[in-house]
Amino acid sequence: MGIVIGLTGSIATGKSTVSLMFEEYNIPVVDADKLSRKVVEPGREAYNQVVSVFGEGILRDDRTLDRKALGEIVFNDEGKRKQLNDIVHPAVRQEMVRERDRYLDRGDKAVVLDIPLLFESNLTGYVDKTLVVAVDEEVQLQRLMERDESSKEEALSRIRSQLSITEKVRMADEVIDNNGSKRETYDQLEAILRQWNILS
Ligand SMILES: CC(C)(COP(=O)(O)OP(=O)(O)OC[C@H]1O[C@@H](n2cnc3c(N)ncnc32)[C@H](O)[C@@H]1O)[C@@H](O)C(=O)NCCC(=O)NCCS
Ligand SMILES: Nc1ncnc2c1ncn2[C@@H]1O[C@H](COP(=O)(O)OP(=O)(O)OP(=O)(O)O)[C@@H](O)[C@H]1O
Repeated sequence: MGIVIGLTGSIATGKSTVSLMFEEYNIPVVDADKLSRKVVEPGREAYNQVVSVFGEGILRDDRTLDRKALGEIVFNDEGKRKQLNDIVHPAVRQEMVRERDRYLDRGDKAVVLDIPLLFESNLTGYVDKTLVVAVDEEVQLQRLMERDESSKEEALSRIRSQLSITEKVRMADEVIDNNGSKRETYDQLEAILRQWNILS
């Protein structure tokens, strides 16, 4: 039976960067962020629920979700965030399990579930091992602002919507320190995969 790795971290600590490295080893990655976009495409059940709760003001002219507008609402209001999570998360979980099992049935040696809210949503039961990608808080803020071209306020409101990276590090089976170069991150990943007998 293949090993299921739960890859997490806090926002902008480098999960997607490490996901790409897994793919270089031909280890498949199921990406919860990607699925969370898919389940709210127009016509899907979760889309209809989001519109009925948040109103047409969060739609763009082409009737797709205005993610920036919705983000401004939910990253500044815990109650609203919970309402959105309660709609989107069950649909994401269902798709995630389906994809995970498809890879396991195919006989893959390992499968990665890249889930930003792995600990917050108590999803550790879906995985065998947890791997946290960590950076110092100043690096996190800097990289987030640069990547999203966001203000300090916007970035901080997103960071504060999740458990701190320190808490996640404490709960992890293994941690990758992503403060340094991507090469150093790659080397740490390789060592962990050897330790878990995924690479020989
Ligand atoms: C609010 C939304 C529309 C904003 O979209 P946007 O394109 O700006 O951001 P994106 O989806 O790419 O998320 C970027 C990062 O924000 C963080 N994040 C997203 N949603 C949440 C949340 N509900 N709580 C805490 N952090 C979150 C994650 O670290 C994620 O990697 C979107 O994030 C969303 O639908 N969130 C609810 C679903 C969710 O929890 N997704 C994350 C894991 S399934
Ligand atoms: N070792 C590194 N050195 C320099 N920049 C990096 C490094 N790792 C990641 N980055 C950059 O930091 C930003 C955040 O990384 P990434 O998008 O992988 O984070 P994430 O954890 O997937 O974010 P999110 O929670 O939003 O999905 C990106 O712009 C990425 O290119």
